[in-house]
Amino acid sequence: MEIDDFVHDAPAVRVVFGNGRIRTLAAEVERHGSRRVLLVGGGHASGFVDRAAADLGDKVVGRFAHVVLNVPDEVAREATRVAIESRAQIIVAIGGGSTIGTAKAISHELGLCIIAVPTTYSGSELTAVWGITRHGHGITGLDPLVRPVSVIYDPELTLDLPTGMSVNSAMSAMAHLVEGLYAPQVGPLTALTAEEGVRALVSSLPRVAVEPRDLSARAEALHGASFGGWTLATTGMGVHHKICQALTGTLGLPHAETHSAVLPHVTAFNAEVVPAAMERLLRAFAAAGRPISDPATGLWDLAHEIGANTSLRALGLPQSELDGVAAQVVAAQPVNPRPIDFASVRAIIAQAYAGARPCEP
Ligand SMILES: NC(=O)c1ccc[n+]([C@@H]2O[C@H](COP(=O)([O-])OP(=O)(O)OC[C@H]3O[C@@H](n4cnc5c(N)ncnc54)[C@H](O)[C@@H]3O)[C@@H](O)[C@H]2O)c1
Ligand SMILES: O=C(O)CCC(=O)CC(=O)O
Repeated sequence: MEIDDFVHDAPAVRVVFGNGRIRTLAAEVERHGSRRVLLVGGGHASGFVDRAAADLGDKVVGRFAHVVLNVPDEVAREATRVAIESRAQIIVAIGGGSTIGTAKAISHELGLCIIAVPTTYSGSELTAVWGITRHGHGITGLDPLVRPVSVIYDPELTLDLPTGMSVNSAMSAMAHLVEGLYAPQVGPLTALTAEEGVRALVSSLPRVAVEPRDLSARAEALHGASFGGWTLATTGMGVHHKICQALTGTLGLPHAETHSAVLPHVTAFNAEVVPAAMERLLRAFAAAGRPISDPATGLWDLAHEIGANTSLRALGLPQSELDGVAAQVVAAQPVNPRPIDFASVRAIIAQAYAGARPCEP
């Protein structure tokens, strides 16, 4: 077997996984020797944050609950002010990608470590990417300091994630796995973990869709999503992520639902130039007991079956925006295995807009 040259750049993150593991949070804080904790999380996570506060006792010096999607600049500044005034030494973030993003914004300003307890499948908890929104524009950057030092994955915390949010969020994790499989940075270890992540999601999502409180299905979905985060953190993003960022950042479309609609069509576009990645997708689907003959249609069929979004039109995208989004994506020059131009990107977005099943090659 030929082994290609590769560089594997794997950052050190401690991962604690298991039902009820949120109860080890105090020990996790202790490991990092911190005495002053800022808790970040609100909304659906308020109950989890209350319990964490009780477990951490007088170590908690502040709470920030005003979490807003895409972390507006003013929210980031408000959260940073709370961290400064409370003289926090470490942040514990409990919630989805928006909550973890808020913690990252503070960390980027003040250099505080984060312990993350994710309650969705976004994958942000394993990356060094931070992002805020200023004057309606997304600003992102890489900062190794914002990558959480510990991540606690507790499947019990996902039991009440509504079915629609669950399946769409999981399709965004699927997008990290698919784009990672053909990213220039992919090496043998990441390819293996990405394939396993796809298998776990394909195996678990139909069960989560039917019975959202099936704890075993939830654990397998969170396991797959964690590998999605790991893949995103160790590889890179191609034209799929760039299209989604343009649609969500500039036009305000919802994050997870947008990923779900776009992914099958980008996969169809890239398939012919990345046969090894497509082979891994076929193998992952088969290993999950769902053999397919074409990854793009396989992904669309999965999204359709589990009730994830398959159309940008359904999200309210005006057809008149397609040209502008395509131009924005091409101008951003994403690293993608198949060369892109305005016509090809516009065609992908138009297919995702219509939401039809991709044609089998
Ligand atoms: N920096 C990165 O590496 C990275 C990676 C992926 C996503 N993101 C960012 O994360 C954001 C999206 O994250 P998301 O998809 O997790 O959405 P989110 O954090 O905005 O959560 C979506 C909704 O689900 C609710 N929710 C979350 N967990 C729940 C639970 N267990 N039970 C009930 N309700 C729950 C939240 O209150 C919210 O209303 C985007 O801004 C995206 O850009 C960043
Ligand atoms: O680079 C970014 O914009 C942040 C990474 C991210 O949000 C991944 C995603 O789009 O799911």
